[in-house]
Amino acid sequence: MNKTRLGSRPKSHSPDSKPGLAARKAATRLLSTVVDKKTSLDGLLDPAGGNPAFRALEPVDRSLVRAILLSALRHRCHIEAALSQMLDRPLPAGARALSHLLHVAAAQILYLDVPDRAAVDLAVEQAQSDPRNRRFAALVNAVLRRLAREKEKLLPRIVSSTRNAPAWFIERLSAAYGDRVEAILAAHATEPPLDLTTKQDPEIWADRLGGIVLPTGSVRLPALKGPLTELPGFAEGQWWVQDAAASIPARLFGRIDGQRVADLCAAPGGKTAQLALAGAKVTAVDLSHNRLGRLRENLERLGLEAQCVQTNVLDWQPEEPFDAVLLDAPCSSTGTVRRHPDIPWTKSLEDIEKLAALQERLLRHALTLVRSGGVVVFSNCSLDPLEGEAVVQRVLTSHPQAVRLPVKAQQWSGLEGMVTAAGDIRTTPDMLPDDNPQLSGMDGFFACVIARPE
Ligand SMILES: C[S@@+](CC[C@H](N)C(=O)[O-])C[C@H]1O[C@@H](n2cnc3c(N)ncnc32)[C@H](O)[C@@H]1O
Repeated sequence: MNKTRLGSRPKSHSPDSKPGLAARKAATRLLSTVVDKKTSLDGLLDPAGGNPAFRALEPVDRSLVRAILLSALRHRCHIEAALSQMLDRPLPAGARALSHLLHVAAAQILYLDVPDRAAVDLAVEQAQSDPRNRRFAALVNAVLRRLAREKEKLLPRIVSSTRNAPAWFIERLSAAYGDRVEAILAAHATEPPLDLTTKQDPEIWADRLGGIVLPTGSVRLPALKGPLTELPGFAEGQWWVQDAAASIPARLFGRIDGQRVADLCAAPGGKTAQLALAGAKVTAVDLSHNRLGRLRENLERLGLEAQCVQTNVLDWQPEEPFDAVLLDAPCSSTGTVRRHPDIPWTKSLEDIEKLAALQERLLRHALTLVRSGGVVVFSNCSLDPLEGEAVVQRVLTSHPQAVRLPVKAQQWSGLEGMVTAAGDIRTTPDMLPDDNPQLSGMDGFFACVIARPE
């Protein structure tokens, strides 16, 4: 079983609490907030504006809480199935606090490098300290001890017989990808590698950092255990983190040196950096002040330049049309579930439909910002065709001045399979397989090139 290793904790702890108990309590509360209140995990774990109980923890406990939550959400249906096999009868209806406590403990027992005994003892103590769960403390003890004893045999059986995602999400994937759903779900259960876009010499950086070079030109490393900022080349601004799939849309313009390019919905700026590095004169537009601040910091570290505009793209009326426009639209982010396993639990089909409507408005507006003969690249990191293919289809059939420029598969050696019959880009998390699962996969992305004829 592949378990996530965790750092050791310092001896000091608050006098009224057993070491590690506050972390388990915070993890349980946050799991409940994600699952029951549909709140994004990233926001809760934000070091500045995140959940106060989480921010109050020591760094080592914050890492533990993050690891517990990522595992608890990434493997949620498998954990649920494993727990239900340990119970003689289902938990009482409405026993949400108990269910979350068991999930947090099971995530440690099944997926993390935490001693089983510590996970069980702390869960029992946690149950005893919560009036809602006190009467279940013996049950918690029995269920988790049995889980720890039987996990080696139980887990492979559960993994092969249980689909690991909520029903609505599996339905959407099945409708779009048919037989490939199992491979996509398997990719979602794997911690993703770290992809970097380098300013130059990807082979040299792959050598220095112990990675491989992908067909996109990205450098891929196994998931990091330490801080990213300590890797060679970070401080010198020689590379930035960008999933291989996310690096594709900006490359679809071909040569753009000297051209005026608007990067709409630009922050935190991965694609702005690519465009600026390719020699374009970039105007980066984003609604969010904070995210635009991160974009500026990123560009500064990389020694790259762009003009930044904080506004709603839908209201933006620049004086001159651009030679090219990139619209990397806000989306459900269902292509990034490997990194954000909360998404299937916090998003819904309704969200997808609303976002698709917004994307269509943004794309229609983007087409007004490009000169005749110019090009718009529309992209997003959703796996759902409602947010990609269907948006483009509606715009192309109703817009007299928009024509799809099909991408040529032969220009994408090693990734030909991502070019659709219509000539768009559609990547899925099961693509870019490698013998080493730690070096496999890519985000789900959609991209389409649209020209405005002369
Ligand atoms: C998927 S992220 C963009 C990622 C970015 N292109 C990159 O490569 O780093 C979407 C961005 O759209 C911005 N956004 C959402 N709605 C917007 C709007 N109406 N106008 C401008 N920006 C918007 C969000 O603030 C967010 O930064």
